[in-house]
Amino acid sequence: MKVTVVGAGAVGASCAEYIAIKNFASEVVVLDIKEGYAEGKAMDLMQTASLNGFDTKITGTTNDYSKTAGSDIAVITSGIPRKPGMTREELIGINAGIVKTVAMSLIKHSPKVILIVVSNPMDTMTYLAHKVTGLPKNKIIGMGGALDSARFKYRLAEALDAPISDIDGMVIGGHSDTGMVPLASHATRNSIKVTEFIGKDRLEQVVEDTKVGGATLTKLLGTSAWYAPGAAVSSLVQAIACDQKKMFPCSTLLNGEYGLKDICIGVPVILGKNGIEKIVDIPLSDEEKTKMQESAKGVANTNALLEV
Ligand SMILES: NC(=O)c1ccc[n+]([C@@H]2O[C@H](COP(=O)([O-])OP(=O)(O)OC[C@H]3O[C@@H](n4cnc5c(N)ncnc54)[C@H](O)[C@@H]3O)[C@@H](O)[C@H]2O)c1
Ligand SMILES: O=C(O)C[C@H](O)C(=O)O
Repeated sequence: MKVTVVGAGAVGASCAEYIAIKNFASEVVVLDIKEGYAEGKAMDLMQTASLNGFDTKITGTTNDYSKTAGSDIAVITSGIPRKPGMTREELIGINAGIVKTVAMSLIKHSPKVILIVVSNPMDTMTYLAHKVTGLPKNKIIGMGGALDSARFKYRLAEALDAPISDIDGMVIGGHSDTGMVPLASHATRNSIKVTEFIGKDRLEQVVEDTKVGGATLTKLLGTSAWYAPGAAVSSLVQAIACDQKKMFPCSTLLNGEYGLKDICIGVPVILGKNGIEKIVDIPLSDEEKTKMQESAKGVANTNALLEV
């Protein structure tokens, strides 16, 4: 199993690190445009192998896509992150050009690759990857919902004063400060609805904190987060590499599902060796349906800014 990670910055390096530590891939190639940067990150990570007990071979390259040839999975993290006060959507001007070039270069050398898009604004970058590569829809996956759901569970555990392993919950919709749809009515602690343990106002606070999870960290860090994003990507890569058939909310091209068409947005999917093997239709309340429609309008407005 060969995995390429484009972008050796904060998120790309974290992806490579978690993929290696989980020890399921034979090879990870990290590529960056900045001279020597990916080579340096790869060498530093390889020097953790004997300490962390993994056999994955990590190599770095400065923009040489021939080194990525034959990749089974490629993760696109190249592009600029936001600064405090910015929205993800404001990154489109620079990141669209980068994602377009990167996606085309990747498929030139790995025509059978499964792409995982991370660069922001992620739902629109996922849509762009479809437009420029023409890959089948099961092979282009946007990562956002897995991260947002992890943040939702963190906030729920905090509110319930419970261990995170007791908590289950999912966030669908667009990966944006206003577009996320945390499914509060479905969230549980050991199969009991969380609404049995916390009141409406506290749950509403959890939902709001979840939606601005990325912005909160960006304010604290001065740039956007990387540990949880890298861990979320590694879980998606593992589900595909190990054919786990696990369900994650991912951004995927919809064709009528959830009443939406010609848009990439977060919905629950089954991930296995073929990438997205199924879009799972879950029952939504009327309120959740309305929020999903509003979220989709936001993503469509950002998509309209693309020049493709
Ligand atoms: N979808 C998500 O959940 C999620 C989570 C976190 C970050 N992000 C996004 O991921 C992106 C990367 O964030 P980061 O914190 O790693 O940024 P970063 O600045 O640390 O790293 C980005 C890297 O991309 C490289 N790069 C730029 N253009 C390139 C090109 N054409 N080819 C190859 N490499 C190129 C840069 O040299 C840099 O090393 C941002 O757009 C950020 O908003 C998304
Ligand atoms: O918040 C950001 O800009 C980065 C990423 O999308 C995140 O949610 O951490």
